[in-house]
Amino acid sequence: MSVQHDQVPVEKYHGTGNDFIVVDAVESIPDRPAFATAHCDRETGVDHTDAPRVGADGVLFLHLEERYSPPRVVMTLVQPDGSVAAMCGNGARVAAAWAAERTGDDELMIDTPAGTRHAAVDGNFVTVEMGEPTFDPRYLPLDRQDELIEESVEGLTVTAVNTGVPHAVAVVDDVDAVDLEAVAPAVRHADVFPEGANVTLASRAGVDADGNPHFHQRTYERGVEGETRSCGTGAVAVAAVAKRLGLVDGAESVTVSPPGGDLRITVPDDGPATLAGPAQREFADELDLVVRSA
Ligand SMILES: N[C@@H](CCC[C@H](N)C(=O)O)C(=O)O
Repeated sequence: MSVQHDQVPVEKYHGTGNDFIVVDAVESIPDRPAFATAHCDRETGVDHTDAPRVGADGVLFLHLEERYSPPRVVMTLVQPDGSVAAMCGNGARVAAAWAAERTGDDELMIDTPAGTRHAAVDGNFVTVEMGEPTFDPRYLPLDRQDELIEESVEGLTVTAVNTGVPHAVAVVDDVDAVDLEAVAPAVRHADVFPEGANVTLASRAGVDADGNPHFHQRTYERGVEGETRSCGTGAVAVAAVAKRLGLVDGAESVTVSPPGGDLRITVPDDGPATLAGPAQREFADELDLVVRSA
């Protein structure tokens, strides 16, 4: 096997600690999975003095189409295991921030495999429409015809919801009292989830400064195969499940706090959920192309 080492320009961004290498899709990277696996590695991956962590949670390949108004960005997230995710809430916020820097526009449309999402940028604060969360077993998908609401899966009581990607959400007393790396893999690979699931923990944390419901969140991500510092689809899943279980009134905004920061979520009765929070650029650099050939 030979490994080719040409350089490709990249940037690194994060949304509340969910960090991504960003590559303009005009760059030709023949082996995207190999590129993502190599540079996302938390020990040997991308390393820079202006970033707090080595590696990344994924590579966002972004194709900007400026001829539209608002401009469109085609977003493809390749994860550290080489898989492509249908949606990424924090990735969509990063994509909007990246495109806003290039175009000067504060409204963007983000095209994802899960659908087109409207984004609004205000400084480094980005709000993205996230589609309507669904509990429908056909769209999660589940390997059965009934919804999965507060049932034990591999010993964890979860509710299954799709917020662009599938999440198994467990509402617990204290997210930090759960050994997530120990309990999540069995749930993530459970037979009831034929395409796997992200595993998200939520615990009530009273109310935020504005008096809105506040939850703590931790998510073990499919594709990363580990816990991330933030997960946007997971934060929306927390709010959607809280609403479904009657823990919050659906009309209100909910603050969800993963380890990496605070996210503001709305899940209206009609219309798309929204996800809002900061998205920040860390640095620009060049990385080896990484093309493996047998
Ligand atoms: N971190 C993302 C979710 C990325 C997709 C997920 N790992 C999957 O494969 O389903 C987010 O912010 O939503």
